[in-house]
Amino acid sequence: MLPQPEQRRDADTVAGRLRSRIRVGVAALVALLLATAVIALQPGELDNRLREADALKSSNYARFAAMLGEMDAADQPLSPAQRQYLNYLKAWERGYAGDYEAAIPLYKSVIAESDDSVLQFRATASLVSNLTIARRYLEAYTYLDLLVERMPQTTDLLAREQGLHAAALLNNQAGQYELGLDFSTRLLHERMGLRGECIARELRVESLYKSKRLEPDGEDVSFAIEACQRHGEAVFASIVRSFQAHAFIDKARYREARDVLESNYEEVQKTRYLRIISEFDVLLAESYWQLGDLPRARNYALRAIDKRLPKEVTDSLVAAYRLLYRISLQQNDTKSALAYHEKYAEADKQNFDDISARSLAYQMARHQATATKLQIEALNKQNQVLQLEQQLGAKAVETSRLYIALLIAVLLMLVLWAFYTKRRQLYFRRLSQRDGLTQIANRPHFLEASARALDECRRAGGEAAVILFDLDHFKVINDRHGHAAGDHVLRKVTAACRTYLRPEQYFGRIGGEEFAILLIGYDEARAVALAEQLRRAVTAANADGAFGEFSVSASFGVTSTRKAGHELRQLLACADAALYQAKLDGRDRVATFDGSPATVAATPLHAQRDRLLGSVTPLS
Ligand SMILES: Nc1nc2c(ncn2[C@@H]2O[C@H](COP(=O)(O)OP(=O)(O)OP(=O)(O)O)[C@@H](O)[C@H]2O)c(=O)[nH]1
Repeated sequence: MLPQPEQRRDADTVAGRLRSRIRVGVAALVALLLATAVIALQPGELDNRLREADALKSSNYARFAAMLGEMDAADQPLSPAQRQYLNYLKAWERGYAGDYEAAIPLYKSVIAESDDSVLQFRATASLVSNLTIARRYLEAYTYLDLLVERMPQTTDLLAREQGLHAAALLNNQAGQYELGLDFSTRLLHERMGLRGECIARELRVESLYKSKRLEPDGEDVSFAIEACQRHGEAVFASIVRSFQAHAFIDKARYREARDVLESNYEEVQKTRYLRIISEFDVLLAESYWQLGDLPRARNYALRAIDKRLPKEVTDSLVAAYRLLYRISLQQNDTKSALAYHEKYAEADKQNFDDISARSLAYQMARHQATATKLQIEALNKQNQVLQLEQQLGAKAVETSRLYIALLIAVLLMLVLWAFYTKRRQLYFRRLSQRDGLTQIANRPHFLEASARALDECRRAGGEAAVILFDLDHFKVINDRHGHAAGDHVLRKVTAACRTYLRPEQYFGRIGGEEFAILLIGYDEARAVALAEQLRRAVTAANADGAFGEFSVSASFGVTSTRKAGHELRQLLACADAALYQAKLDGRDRVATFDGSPATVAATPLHAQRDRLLGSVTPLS
């Protein structure tokens, strides 16, 4: 409950007008003085003054209002934080003055624009109270939810005090007394020994009274009054006393109720808080009615109606009209009784509507909060599903990447394996085609490759020649100088001959110490010239005597396709016939095939040749 200033009515009299003029003059003078004082106000000082005004706003309203006037009148630039703080205090002042329609938007602007979470929280708490008094209950309970939600994060003690106060107050008003008691107990624990203790105890007394558990002369009441007096909170002390008086009346202890009210009547007047003043009046009226003092009862009931806030229907107003109706009835004033009854019925209906509206708003706010919570939960679930989907997507991408990496690795291995296999194949093929000792083509490869080349040559209508040569008396070299020396001679001779041959010319070892050369595109004369060169190269193979004191020579047989045709076997046979002739003629020479098939036919086979020629010629 926010305190309200007393509404004064100036009588339309000369005296009234005179008082007005004096008041205007004094106000102008004060404003001038304040403006002068404020112009000199420093920014740090302004912060201090804002805090000072804030601290005494409920204990010394007049001073607070004056300070606010000073700060507002000052034409001083304010920081955004100072502007919001001042707006908050202005809203509070408007609410205190009962101008809720001005206070509410100011509070909302502070909540929306301030960067200070504590100030936002305090503005929310005050807004909740103002909305309640303005009967905008649904909004009030909606902001209350916001307040309760932010409570755990709010550590500022003053702000928490306001928040817990608003929460306890609104729950009491919605008939949620257990919740009201809970919030007021929390406030009491947090603010024991401070101003908040008074507010907490007052709210506790209210919850207990409304749930019909208040003992009017119990500790709850006495402790609450003591705490509020200790902190100079006359308004709250008076509210506690009003509940105490209610409880006394409920227990038919009318004298005690009257005594409490009368002995504190002056103090409550000083608060200028119309709600509680009116409450005291109606409770006194009730007490005197019950004690049989009708004039006093009537007097207080009328005062209660007179002091009420304009347009506001309260329990006190309803009770005052009801009492006046009953007094009039007892005094047999039927006309007044009827008039008061009408007012009583109207006020009672309005009050009942107001209570129902509060209760309905509370339920609607609960409903809205539950719906919002469910919506948030649904959104959270949706969010979780989306996150899971994203994670699954990421996993799928990761898995695909792994598969791709694995595939690439397998492909690379296959390529490497194919490459390696191919290389091994080529290596083994080359190995199978080469003569191990001399590294030139072996007999099968020479025969196969030469046959193919000759075939192509024949198809192309080209000419070719064959040179066949055999080392002379090689057996003697082996016998006298050893097989290793023979091997060396074979390698040396081969290497020497290769220097005269081009890579595309076919050179093969077709027997132990017998070699053949196919020369595509050569006629016999060119082949003979080459054979001569080779013969000299063979002779020079051991000229330096590297393998011992012996000479090396070879006999050469040459023929060409013109004489022997393109068939390899025939060419070799003809070249062999020429070679045999060279051996017969004394070795170390080049002989050509004479072109006669009879010569070929007369040439003995190798084995016979060995027997025929082996012993004939000695080694030089
Ligand atoms: N060191 C060595 N000797 C071989 C190799 N292949 C064959 N021979 C030898 O070559 C010799 C060939 O001898 P023969 O056929 O009688 O011919 P030759 O002694 O050269 O006499 P002519 O051909 O008549 O001049 C044999 O003693 C074989 O053992 C080989 O790879 N290395």
